[in-house]
Amino acid sequence: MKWNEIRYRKKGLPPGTMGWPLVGETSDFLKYGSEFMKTQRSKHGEVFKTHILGSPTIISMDPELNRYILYNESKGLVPGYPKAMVDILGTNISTVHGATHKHIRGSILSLLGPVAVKEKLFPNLLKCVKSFTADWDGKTIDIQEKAQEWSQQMAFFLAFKQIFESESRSIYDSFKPEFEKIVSGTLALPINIPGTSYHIGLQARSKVIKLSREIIKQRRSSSTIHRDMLGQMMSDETKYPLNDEEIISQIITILNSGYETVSKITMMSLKYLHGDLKALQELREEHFGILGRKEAGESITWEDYKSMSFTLGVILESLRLATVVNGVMRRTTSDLELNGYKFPKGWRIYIYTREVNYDPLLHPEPLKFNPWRWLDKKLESHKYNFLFGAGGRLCPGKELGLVMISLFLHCFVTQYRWEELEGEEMVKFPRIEVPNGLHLRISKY
Ligand code: HEM
Repeated sequence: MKWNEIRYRKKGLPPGTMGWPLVGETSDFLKYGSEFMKTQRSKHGEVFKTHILGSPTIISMDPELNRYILYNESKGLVPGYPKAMVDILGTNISTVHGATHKHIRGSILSLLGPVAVKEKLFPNLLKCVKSFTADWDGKTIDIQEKAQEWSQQMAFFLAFKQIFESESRSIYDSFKPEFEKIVSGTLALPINIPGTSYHIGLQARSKVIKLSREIIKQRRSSSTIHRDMLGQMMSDETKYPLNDEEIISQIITILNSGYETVSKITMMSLKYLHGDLKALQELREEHFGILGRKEAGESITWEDYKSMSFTLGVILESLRLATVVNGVMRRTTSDLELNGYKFPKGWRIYIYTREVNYDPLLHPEPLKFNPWRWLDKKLESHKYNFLFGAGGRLCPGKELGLVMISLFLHCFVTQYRWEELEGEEMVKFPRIEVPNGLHLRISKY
């Protein structure tokens, strides 16, 4: 440990400890999560150094500094996700910057950004959610598993129905088991020994690559022009030529990004609503109010979705209170000086936003589930609201994610009442998880 401290000793660095050689403080970070962060903050302040997930890292809980970093990528503060994440996801939107990033982001936005959701995806998303939630009356479901399955199907639908068109169903079946392995692997220590999450994640990546390569090969041998994302990426006329590995990594990124966040917010919304009858009542009123204005059999529209202000409050509050996203990561491309500290070249910065979620000045009674707080629009646009990131990397899937969860809640609360079965313990860090599942007994409303 001493050797590790000496190795990283440099004048002007933030305070903090570096832990053991190679592994640093990763096990404490993963095991004690937010408690580890709080302890380190109480010892060293809001900006401190550590060694986690394979890299020397500076953790910042200072909202103003975090904002500065998020808005100043061009000043040598590029995304810097851990080695395991980069190895498993490969070269993707989060590993490129500058003009290349702009280009890939433009492509993703055109596929699943707000305009695409409004103009192309909305009716199909509604159809998918309706059929997914159709026959749950009288059943006991594990909502964690169901929400994952549903968001996988949606992610698949978005990534592959457009990307792979007619090949969709069989590809979905082959990809399905790989989703979870990829997500778990990205958060592990990059130690490639059989049995570790990292190793399993790398294997899942190889499988996805193999499957995707076959499809790319099929497309190359046919003269059909596919007007979808894969077609766009494979076209000779593309402004940004990608090799096959990069194309496949783009696909993996889309699947990975939507899957974890959307499924966990959905699960946590139902959990919080179960414990707050007043909020549930108000949510139901909002949705039955919309249905009441419809003719029999008439579907809800984009405008109806946009009018669901309380639903949006429920989603944002669940995202905040459960802290589905703990923070985002950056890497320095040169030696920098920020807040009076040295940030050495090549170090990672963990912009830890979890604590802002519980800041009583921003969110009075921060541990209370209070969706009404979001009815004041100033909170959503607050300069320290980083729920969807900020700056040039603000989540391009924000609207899509919000639509997916809103439509799920619409179908669920207007059809069913539910009872949560007791006793399942929840792990909250580094990702929310109920190891034995969160079981709900469902009946018709
Ligand atoms: C609704 C729940 C969601 C939350 C809370 C969320 C959160 C975030 C956050 C915090 C970032 C910033 C990362 C950074 O600064 O490095 C981000 C970026 C991103 N998100 Fe989301 N996201 C959600 C849904 C989605 C969905 C549904 C998709 C697409 C299927 C998506 C795709 C992406 C992509 C591709 C980026 C990288 C953007 C870039 O680097 O320019 N997200 N998201």
